[in-house]
Parts: sequence; structure tokens; C-alpha cells
Amino acid sequence: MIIRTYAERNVYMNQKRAMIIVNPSSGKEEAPRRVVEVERVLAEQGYEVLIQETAQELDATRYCISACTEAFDLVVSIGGDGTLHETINGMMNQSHRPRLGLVPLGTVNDFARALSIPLRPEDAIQTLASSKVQRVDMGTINNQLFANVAAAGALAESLSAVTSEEKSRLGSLAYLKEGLKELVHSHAVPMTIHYDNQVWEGESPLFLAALTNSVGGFERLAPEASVDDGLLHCFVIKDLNLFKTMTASLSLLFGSLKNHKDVHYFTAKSVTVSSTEPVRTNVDGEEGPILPITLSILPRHLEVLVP
Ligand SMILES: Nc1ncnc2c1ncn2[C@@H]1O[C@H](COP(=O)(O)OP(=O)(O)OP(=O)(O)O)[C@@H](O)[C@H]1O
Repeated sequence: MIIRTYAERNVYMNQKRAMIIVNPSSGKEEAPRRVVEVERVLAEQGYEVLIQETAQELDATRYCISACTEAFDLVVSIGGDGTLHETINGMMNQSHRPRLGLVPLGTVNDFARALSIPLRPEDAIQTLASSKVQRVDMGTINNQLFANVAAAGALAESLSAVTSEEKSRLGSLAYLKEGLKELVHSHAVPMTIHYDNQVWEGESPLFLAALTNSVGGFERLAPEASVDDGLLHCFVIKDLNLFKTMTASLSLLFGSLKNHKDVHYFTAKSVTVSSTEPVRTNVDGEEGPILPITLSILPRHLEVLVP
């Protein structure tokens, strides 16, 4: 037998292969220490391990693309939601998608929260030895994937402005603080939202589509969203005054935002959002494309190792 590719070699040698994609700047620089532990756990599971350290934006995507084309069995993302977002984007349009493992070292870690992956890195690492796999939905926004949330409007812009330093210091509170601060000079923008044969038109400071129950660290924002229900859970804030009275903040904490009279809530499999103004978006906590956006759902698209 002539072996030409890694994939053929793995089949021939019956060797499982795992790629660790690690952002050394995540988690107050504790990543390098965690890599050693992850490598040991994976080796114990019989994996041949390749470690790839990111140095700049989109490195994680490039590494994950090569993990797909070289038919790796597992990709482990060590870092925050930003590294995870870049990693899953390497799986876009790939016929072979490795299983995903996760060691959350960020401040918010929405995806880990939604999947009940422990937030303590030492516990999350043990999950990599689990035989339990959860299939999860991915969202698409224009030509990229997202794992958690896509948002548009003035409030979404303010979330993009939260610095890493602020996030590390304040965690989820940094988001809430920025969001509330923004209210003072926040403005609603015209939006036209098409979803499943319906249209919503009006002015809104925030449109938000969630795939999971955890958004910005608030696990009660969309309590009914499960990771494999095949739906985008969408919220349109219709009136800013509701935030000024703090009732929305309370709703955020107690999970009743969708029932608020000034919130339009719907679920859909496909949504387009456009505006006559150049409105920015935020995707999984990172700055996203300017409107218009088209969102859709890839049901049960990725397999993730869970406890
Ligand atoms: N070696 C590196 N040094 C500095 N920045 C890096 C490095 N490698 C990748 N990055 C950048 O780090 C960012 C992702 O950081 P991280 O994974 O901690 O996500 P995060 O969104 O900041 O996490 P969280 O919000 O949960 O704290 C990306 O913008 C990426 O380009």
C-alpha cells in the first residue's frame, strides 16, 4: 500500500490524532501550563498530539482548516470565546470536521457554560477523557460561523468596545457596565428584519440572535434555547426606555426578557437584518460585519466532548 496523505497514514496505523490550538495570551497567561496537562490527558487516551500556538488573528482558523483537511480526529481549543470562534470557523464548508474539545480560559466562556463544561480549567481538561459527545447547532452569519450569539445595533457596538483588560477585570459585569453606560448616548436605528415569511420593521437599539442559553455570561437570557434545537432565538428591543427603568436588566438576570412588553421575541431558522444606516454587529463577542446580515442555522453541525 502506498501512503500519500496523513489521513491514509492514520487509517493504516490506526492512530487517533488530536490538534491542540492554544492562545498563549488567554487566561492571564496560564495557557502554556494547561497545554502540558491537556497533552498528557490526550496521550493517555491514545492520541498522537500536535500543538499549535496562535500568534495573531485568524491563526486558530488556519490551524483548524489544516486539522480538517488532514483528517484529525479531535481539535482542542484552549483559550477564550475569541479563540473558540476562530477555531470553529476553520470547520466552515469542511466535509471532515474533527470533534471539538474545549478548555475555557476566557472571562465569559459562553459556549462552555451552555454545554456545562466546567469553567475551572483543571476540571475542563478531565472532560477531554470523556466518551460523551454532544452534537451542537452552529449559526452562519454571512460567510462565517458563530457558536453563541450575533447582535446588531448600538448596544452591540458597545460590547465590541469592551477591552480585554476590562473583561479580565470585571468578567460579565464588564458587558453589563458597558451596555448600561451606552444607554446614555444610545440610539435606536432603523431595522428591517425578515424571518420565516414574516417581517418586523422599526427602530431598535439592539437585535440579538442566540443559539445557546448563555449570552455575555448571563445564563438566563434565553433559558429555553438548547444547543441542538435547530433554532435561532431572536430578541428585538423595541424601546430603550425599558432599559432606563432597569426592568430589562432584571429580566436579563431572571430569564423573562422575551416576555417583556418592549421586546419582540421570535424563533426562526433563517433571518435577514438590514438597515438604511451603517449598523455594526458583534459576533460571539468579536466585532462582526456591518448590516445587512443573513443568519441561518446548521443543525447539530459539530460534535463536542462534554462531561
Ligand atoms: N499570541 C497571541 N497574543 C496576543 N493575542 C493573540 C494571540 N493569539 C491570538 N490572539 C488574539 O486573541 C484574541 C482571542 O482571545 P481570547 O481567546 O482570550 O478570547 P476573548 O474573546 O478575549 O475571551 P473572553 O472574552 O472570553 O475573555 C483574538 O483576537 C486573537 O487574534
